Amino acid sequence: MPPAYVALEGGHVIEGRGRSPGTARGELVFTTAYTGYEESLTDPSYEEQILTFSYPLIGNYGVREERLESERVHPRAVLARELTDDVADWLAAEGVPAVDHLDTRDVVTDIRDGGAMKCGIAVGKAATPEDALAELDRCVGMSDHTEIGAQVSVESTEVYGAENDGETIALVDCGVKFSMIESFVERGATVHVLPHDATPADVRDVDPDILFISNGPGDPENYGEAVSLVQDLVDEYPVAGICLGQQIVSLALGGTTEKMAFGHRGVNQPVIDLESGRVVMTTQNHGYTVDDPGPRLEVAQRNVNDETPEGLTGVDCDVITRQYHPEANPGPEDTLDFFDEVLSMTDAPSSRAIPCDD
Ligand SMILES: NC(=O)CC[C@H](N)C(=O)O
Repeated sequence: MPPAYVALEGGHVIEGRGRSPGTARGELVFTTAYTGYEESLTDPSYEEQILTFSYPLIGNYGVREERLESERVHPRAVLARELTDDVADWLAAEGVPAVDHLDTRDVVTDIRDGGAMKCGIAVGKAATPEDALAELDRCVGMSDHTEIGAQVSVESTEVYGAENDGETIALVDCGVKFSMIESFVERGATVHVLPHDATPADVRDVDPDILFISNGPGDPENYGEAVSLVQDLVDEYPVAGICLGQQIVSLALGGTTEKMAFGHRGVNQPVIDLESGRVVMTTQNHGYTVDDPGPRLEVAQRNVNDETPEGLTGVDCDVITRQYHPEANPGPEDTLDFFDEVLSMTDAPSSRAIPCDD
């Protein structure tokens, strides 16, 4: 196996075993998820990041197309203690460098101490530590990826569930996962997936029952078009969103977001619903959070570990959002009822689906 070098912000270089060749740079993050590597690796929210798996063995149940969440692998590179050949070969076919046989406990500790950081990687027979440092030198911060929405969004509208006769959703694609669309379609909805820079006229053409803002990579402040779309339409349609969607909706309604030290990435983040007291286990992948939700939104759910906002509800507008990933791919299925709640936004508020409390 060829050598591999991982250069961390500050200049420390770690050596590992090369499992897929190439050079890469990106924001170094970690996930604690112990299953769901196919879903994580194809989650567009990981665009421009280098993903470290803290779980030591990745790939032990193969790679199956039906578990992928988008058309390609999104992290720029992958680090793990041990990658199986199935995953290493898949990443090589996708042109994504991969490194194993390094101490991922050290990498995770570095990220926990220093926060998500810039990283450069070089893998290959002729790779050198200097190659990894050169990549690190060229790495820019996540907020400098100002066109990141365009990198992951559809170019023109796509329609899913056209045969359904339920609710119509205009979904603004900032990097949506397949299972999020599927969660609406299997509940009878028709989903029009619109580009990240859709205009109010594009949405009105769809004549939707609900406007939905998807998850996606990078800094929510770099999604100016989606922010102004929500500003323009929030009093015209019910609005819902997941993860980046929550952040965009909050920015649109006078709120603020901030970067977290190292974010939440994993499948066991506890969240409490402040009204019912119900606690659910959630799947998460985010590095930014809503700081102040703004005057038109209130916090309905919080992270039990650090109390960051996990769910927002409109005060004087019809809005519900989640910071976590209720589609649960991968992850515990405690939160699937969010999709029923969104679809019931077309009902009068008194007869809406509310989360079960068992
Ligand atoms: N999964 C997401 O939608 C991530 C949202 C945003 N890019 C963040 O890191 O916070």
